[in-house]
Amino acid sequence: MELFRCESLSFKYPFEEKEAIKDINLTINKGDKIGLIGRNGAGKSTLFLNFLGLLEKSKGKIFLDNEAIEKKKDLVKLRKKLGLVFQDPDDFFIASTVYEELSFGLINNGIEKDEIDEKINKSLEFFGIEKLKDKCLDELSGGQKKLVSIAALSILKPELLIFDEPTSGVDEKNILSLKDVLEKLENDGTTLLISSHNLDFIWSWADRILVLEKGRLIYDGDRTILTKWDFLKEKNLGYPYIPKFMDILGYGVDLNIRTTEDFESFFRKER
Ligand SMILES: Nc1ncnc2c1ncn2[C@@H]1O[C@H](COP(=O)(O)OP(=O)(O)OP(=O)(O)O)[C@@H](O)[C@H]1O
Repeated sequence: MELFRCESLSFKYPFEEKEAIKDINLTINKGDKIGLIGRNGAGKSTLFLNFLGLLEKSKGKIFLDNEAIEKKKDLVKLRKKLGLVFQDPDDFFIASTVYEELSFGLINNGIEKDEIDEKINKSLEFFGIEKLKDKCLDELSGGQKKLVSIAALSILKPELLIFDEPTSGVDEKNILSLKDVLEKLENDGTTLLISSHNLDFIWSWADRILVLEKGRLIYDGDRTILTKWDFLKEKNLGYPYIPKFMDILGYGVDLNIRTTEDFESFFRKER
């Protein structure tokens, strides 16, 4: 079922000659797990900011639940259903403590104090960060800040949660815990759209792939694009290593082998 759609969406930064995103047509359906890839400067963050109306589009239309977003009140509705996890959580935070940050959106939505406490406790538990409840945001590590920003958005139960580069600067162990968090959100019914330069992460997690190049959407389809070696090379996108190595080793590619663990059990069986 359709959740969000944009038609011919374009945006140009003031004083720039070229559009940073150009003629984007995209439909996001409930339950999608979309990975967005593209080189530095391809327009990924600009696209997300346009989706939320945080940058004002130069051209095109945005629809939520098949209704055009035109007036200010539509935008309020849109931002209730869409959440954006910024690449740098410090760009997102408005409060000084974890508790305040999580309560901010709830207070704005007119939720009562008792219910706010209950929701915050549940959310902190959901993400396994109960101990951070009364901490100052300044005291947190980068990974903890990321979790708090995800918690602060997901507590408002957005239907579509967009992550701008959640894997940047995140070590392997934290990528695994990010995957756990994503799985929880998915099980909670959240539709997810994630941009990343980490093709191994995208290969292992996404079901649908978008490729953005110089502001244009040049691919919208399944994960097979991540095994088109000539395309990936020409576009300088790198490779996901599991399918690449399987192909080099002569096993061909298998879309079901997503992780090192999958590959290991496949390899043991083959031997
Ligand atoms: N505030 C701004 N003013 C002018 N141009 C900008 C601004 N922000 C971004 N751009 C330009 O818009 C284009 C798209 O940038 P954007 O940050 O959306 O790309 P991105 O795909 O998210 O890149 P990255 O992977 O490096 O985060 C780039 O050419 C960039 O230089």
